[in-house]
Amino acid sequence: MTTPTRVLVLNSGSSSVKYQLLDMRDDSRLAQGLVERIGEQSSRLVHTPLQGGGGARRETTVPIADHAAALKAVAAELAADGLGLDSPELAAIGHRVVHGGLRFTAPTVIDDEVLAEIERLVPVAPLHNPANLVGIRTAIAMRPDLPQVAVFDTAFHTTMPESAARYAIDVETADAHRIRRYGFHGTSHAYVSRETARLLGKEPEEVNVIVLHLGNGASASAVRGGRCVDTSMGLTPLEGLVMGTRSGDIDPAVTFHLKRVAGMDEDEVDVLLNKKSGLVGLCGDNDMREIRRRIDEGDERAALAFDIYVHRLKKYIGAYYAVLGRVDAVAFTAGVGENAAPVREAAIAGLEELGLAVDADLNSVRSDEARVISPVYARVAVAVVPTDEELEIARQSHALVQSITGSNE
Ligand SMILES: Nc1ncnc2c1ncn2[C@@H]1O[C@H](COP(=O)(O)OP(=O)(O)O)[C@@H](O)[C@H]1O
Ligand SMILES: CC(=O)OP(=O)(O)O
Ligand SMILES: [Mg+2]
Repeated sequence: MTTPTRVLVLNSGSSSVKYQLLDMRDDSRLAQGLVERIGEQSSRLVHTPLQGGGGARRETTVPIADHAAALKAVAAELAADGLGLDSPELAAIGHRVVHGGLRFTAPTVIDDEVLAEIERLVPVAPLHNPANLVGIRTAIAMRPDLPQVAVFDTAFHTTMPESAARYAIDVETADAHRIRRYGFHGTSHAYVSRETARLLGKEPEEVNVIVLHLGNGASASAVRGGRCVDTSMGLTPLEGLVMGTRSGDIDPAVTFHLKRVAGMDEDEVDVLLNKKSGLVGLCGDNDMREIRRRIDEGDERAALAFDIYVHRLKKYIGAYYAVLGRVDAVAFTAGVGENAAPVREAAIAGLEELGLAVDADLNSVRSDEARVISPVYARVAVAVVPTDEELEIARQSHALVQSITGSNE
C-alpha cells in the first residue's frame, strides 16, 4: 500500500472556514475554498478545484447555520471533485487552533485530553477556540481513524522572554490564573519571517524582521534570528494594533469606566471591545477597500479611522525597532498588508532616519509574489510577503504524522 501524502487543512474562524487540500510530496494544492457569513441567511461557499490545471471556481450562496454544517458542505464540494474525506490518500487533517495556552508549544495530535485543554482555553479566545473545536469534532466524526493535528497560533511566540511576556501585575495573581501575553497569528509570523529571510537571500538565523500581519485580526511581531522576541497581542487577541472590529491597546481603566459610569455589564464591554470597536467602531466599516473608497470621496470619519489605524501601526514599528536594535526587514502580510498600498506607504512615511522608506512605484505593484518595495538605497528592506497559514499548518501536521509513523515518504 502506498503511504498517504495528502493533508486537509481547516482554518475555522469566528464566522468563516477556510480550507485547503494539499499534496505534501510537492506542497501542491489540490483544492481550496472558503465558507463565509456562517449563521447568516446568505452564507457563501467558494470552492476552487486546482488539480491538473484546475477547474472552474464554484460559488454557492445558501444559509449555513453553523460550523458543523459548513464542514459538511466543504466535504460535499471536495467529494464532487473526487477528493472526498473518505480518500485513502489523506494522511492527516490539520487544524488551526488559536489559543494553546502554556501547554502547547508545538503541533499536537488531538485526543480527548487535548480537546479538553482547548476547551478550557475558550475564555481567553472566545471568538476563535469554540469555532476551532467544532471544526475538530466534526472532522473527527467524519474520519475517526485519521490523525487530527492541532497547530497553535500561540506556539511561535513561546520563545518570548519573560520581560516581554509578563504583564506588570501582581505575580501571584498572574501565575494563579496564567495571565500573561501569549500572542497569536504565530503560524503566519513564523512563515512570513522565514519567507522574508529567503527573499533577502539569507537564512532565518541571520536576520531580524518586524512582521506586520494585518488581516481582520492584526498583530505585529519582532523576530530575532528566526525566534519571536515580542508580539502585540496578549492574553487574548484583543491587545495591540487597531483591527477590523477590535480596539487593540486601550487603558484598562476604560473598562472600569464603562461599567461604573456607562452602566455596561461584562458581556457588553466584551462585545464593545471585540466586535464594535477598531475600524468598524470608528467609521462603520471594517474593510480597508471600503474605507479607502470613502476617503477618496472626502469622508472625514473614514479618514480619521485610517489615521488612527496607521498611527498605532507606526508606534509598533518604532517599538519593535527599539526591541530588536538592528532591523533587516519590515514585512507586510495578510489581507490589508498584502493589498493596501496606502497603509504601507503611510505606516513607513517619515521613518527615513530609521533607514525605512517605500518606493511609490514598487509599492503600487499588485502581485501574489513576495517582493521588496523599498528603494535600493534604503538601509532596511520593506517587503510585501504573502502569508500562507494553510501551507504552514499542512507542513507541520505532515511532519508530525511522519515522525510518529516513521514514514520517509
Ligand atoms: N484589495 C484590498 N485592498 C485593501 N484591503 C483589502 C483588500 N483585500 C482584502 N483587504 C482587507 O483584508 C481584510 C481581510 O484580511 P484576511 O487576512 O483575509 O483576514 P482574516 O484572515 O482575519 O479573515 C479585509 O477585511 C480587508 O480589510
Ligand atoms: C487570532 C486572530 O485574531 O485571528 P484572526 O485574525 O483570524 O481573527
Ligand atoms: Mg487570518
